[in-house]
Amino acid sequence: MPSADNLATIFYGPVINPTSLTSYSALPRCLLAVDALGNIDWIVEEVAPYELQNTLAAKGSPDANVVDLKDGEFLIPGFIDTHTHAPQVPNMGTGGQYQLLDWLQTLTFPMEAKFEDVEFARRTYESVVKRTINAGTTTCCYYGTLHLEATKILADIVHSLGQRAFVGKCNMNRESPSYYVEPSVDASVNATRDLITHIRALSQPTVAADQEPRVQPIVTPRFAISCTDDLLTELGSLIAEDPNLRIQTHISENPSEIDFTLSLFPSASTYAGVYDSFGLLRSNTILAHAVHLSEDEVDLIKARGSGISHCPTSNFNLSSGVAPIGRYLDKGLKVGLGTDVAGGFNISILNAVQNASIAAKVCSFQAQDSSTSQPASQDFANKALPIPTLLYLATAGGAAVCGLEKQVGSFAPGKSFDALLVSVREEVGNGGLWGLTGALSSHFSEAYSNAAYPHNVAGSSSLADFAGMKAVTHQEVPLPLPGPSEPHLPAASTTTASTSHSNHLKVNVDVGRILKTFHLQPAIDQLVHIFGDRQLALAAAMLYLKFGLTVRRVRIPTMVYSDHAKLIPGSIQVPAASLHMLSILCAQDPIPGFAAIAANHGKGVSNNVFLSPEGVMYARRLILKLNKNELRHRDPAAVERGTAALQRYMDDRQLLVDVGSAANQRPLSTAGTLPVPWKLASLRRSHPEAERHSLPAEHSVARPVVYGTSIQQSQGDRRKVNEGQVWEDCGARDPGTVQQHSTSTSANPFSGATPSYITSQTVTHATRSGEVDWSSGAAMNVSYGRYIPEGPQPSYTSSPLAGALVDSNARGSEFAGAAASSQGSSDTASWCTPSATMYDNIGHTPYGNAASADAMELGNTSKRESFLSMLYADDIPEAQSGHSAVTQAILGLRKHPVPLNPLWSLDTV
Ligand SMILES: Nc1nc2[nH]cnc2c(=O)[nH]1
Repeated sequence: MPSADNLATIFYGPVINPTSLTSYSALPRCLLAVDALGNIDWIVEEVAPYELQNTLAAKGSPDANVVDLKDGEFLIPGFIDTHTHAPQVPNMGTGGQYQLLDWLQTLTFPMEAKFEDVEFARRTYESVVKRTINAGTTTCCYYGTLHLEATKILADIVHSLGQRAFVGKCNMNRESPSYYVEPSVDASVNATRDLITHIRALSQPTVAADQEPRVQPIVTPRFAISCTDDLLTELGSLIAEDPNLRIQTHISENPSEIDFTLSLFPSASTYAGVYDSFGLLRSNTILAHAVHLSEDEVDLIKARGSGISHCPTSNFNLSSGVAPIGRYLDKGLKVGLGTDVAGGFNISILNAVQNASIAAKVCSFQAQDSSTSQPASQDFANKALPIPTLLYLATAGGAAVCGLEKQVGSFAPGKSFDALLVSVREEVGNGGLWGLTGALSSHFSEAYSNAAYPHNVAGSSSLADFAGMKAVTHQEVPLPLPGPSEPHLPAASTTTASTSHSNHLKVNVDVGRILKTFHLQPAIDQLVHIFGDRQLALAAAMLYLKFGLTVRRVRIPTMVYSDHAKLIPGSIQVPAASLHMLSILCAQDPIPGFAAIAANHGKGVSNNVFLSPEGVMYARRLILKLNKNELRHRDPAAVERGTAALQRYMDDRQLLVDVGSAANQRPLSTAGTLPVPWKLASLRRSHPEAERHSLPAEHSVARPVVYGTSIQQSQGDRRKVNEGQVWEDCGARDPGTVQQHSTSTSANPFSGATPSYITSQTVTHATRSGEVDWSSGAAMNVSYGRYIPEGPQPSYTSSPLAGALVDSNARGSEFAGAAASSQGSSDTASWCTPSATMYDNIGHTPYGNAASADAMELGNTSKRESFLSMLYADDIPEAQSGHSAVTQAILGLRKHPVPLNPLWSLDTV
């Protein structure tokens, strides 16, 4: 059971888990707990949303950090690359015109020789390991060069970046050019021993008794051709001392290579026999390629328990042949996949998956051509490999080949959580991009409603869907998927916690980085794509530009807590005890919605609070955040800075913030510890005479109102935009509150207010907490508006560009408003968040920001285009005169455009 210092992270959502060569589980609502060491603590395969709380409680994990996977995301075990050459990555994509032996002499040895230069080695290996991690490879078997120092550097880098790996120095003392050959057997063996000592001395995190360190040495006789008998004899003795030491080498890759090998070892009858005669074939030997094995060799390898690394991309590229993997599987050999860069031209195991599929099909064609009849006992030989088998080879099969089957390759309690979080969400651009993962994701499109799943997943049921190569060909963009960004500034880092024993790859989106990386227009486009909402994207950009705050995009919480929540399938009624818990929480709750519940509960106003499933998750997250992450780990200075910035911003603009509760249809103007009542007081002071008012006349407002728009997500995925909402200052009748206008005369352009039962707080919290939008989901349920004081309004300027540059401070008080009201009520508490202030300086109409915000949201093309053209214009003389900090910042960015770089980075947690 996790203790306070041994906190679990719990994932809730779809999980794909390979279970055998022919099957895997697709678990749409899996709850999977990972302990602080990165090991899987427990798994509950199916948990309905309404059972979530109870299950967590039963598991005794109230403090767990629950990661709620978004629709379109799922977990699979990390990929295992059982064979690749780190120093050959710079050659990747070249050499397809050669066969193996010429290729080695012409391209490969010259490149590897360069790694004598340790600085070159460091630079190159850093990039190589990051690229490999970015490709989703959580465990990798690396060949280095013959150089000891360079290979130590490779091991150090792997270690520091947190990848699980075997790292080997090539043993090669003959049949190589004079500039790239080891001088003696002793030199080769001593360097190997030195490397083993070095890697085993790396300070690795404590692991459970039955687990192995994350980075391990591996003895690497390059291939029989490049090792004399003496050298192989010594290596045989070395491994005999240490049964746990892995061995990797090449076998039977190319016909000329096989002939040459047999000529060099005349006493051996087969290639496998050569290795066996030196004691090099054992259960932890990894044999790469194995394209042309005889039946006797297969039997020998089976008897020794060695594993095969199937490298189909390389086998095609160097014209080596097609390995009959189905035959080996039928024989019971252990098989995993290898990229074999740079024989292979792709660093990703997904590419190996594809080519393994094609290779199996080629075998099946060949068998048909030779009309060989199929014995019934053959499950795999001469047949296409099905998806479950391909998944198995990429994960659990690779683990078995590495001797790590107890530790990685699938999800099970006690195993390390080496995992990939895969997204096929619409914003990634192409759900079929991942081929295998696209196929896997199709399982969940059945489990979910169509609405819950992005359209691009539909039909992704086979490897043929491997479209959209564009995004993955850039090797730094392995998971081109937006996800939550961490609360750090300003740029996402690609470093990996070296103390973590596990490799859970995660993708970050960092608004700041996007803005810095791209020219403005593509940056905004990217943000819109990511956030799924133009306004939110722009708000995020503004937040970053003004305050350096990063907004995190996480799942929309649909934080329903009104009676109407019961309309949401799966919502639960929160009992008094839970309310009590929430009220404790709300003592520190920066999210007024919960404060509202708690305070009203305290007043005995309502016991009937319903929470949607997401609301429950959200409450849990909030508890955790407050109890653990926030208070303990957060940089207090950052919080203070952010809070101060927000305060200043709010002071300047007399912002209203959310202080009401739709649940109870009552205003909550004295919300306990919330730092907001003075805002309401300030509104009241400004307009003490306020009562119910008529709607504003053009160019003149008889009485103060808040005018704006709300966007709601109602049940399911329907989205509703309520334009022209008017909230009035309730004045003396209900001091300190703003009230939604009840008029719903559709003919009136300023009415049509539609009630909602959902509220969300978006940038309010992001700004107030200093860094991150923990409140989640501003894409929906956002309301915004502007306070329009009574009296004549600034005259309308026909040039939106000029209007955009008017300093908002010069225009009197300005309020951003947000409203949420309970359904059907004409007398409903409403409240405001500063979302709309993100749009200050961007529009100039009688109704200020609200109008331009409306224009953007509601499709008023000309205004929206004007706004955007302001953002994108190359030359904005007015802006250069310094009216608008935002515009200045934008211009600053424009003056220093940086080249297009990868958007996403992966962190390991
Ligand atoms: N594919 C491949 N086969 C080899 N055999 C010996 N060395 C190599 C190598 O670097 N790549």
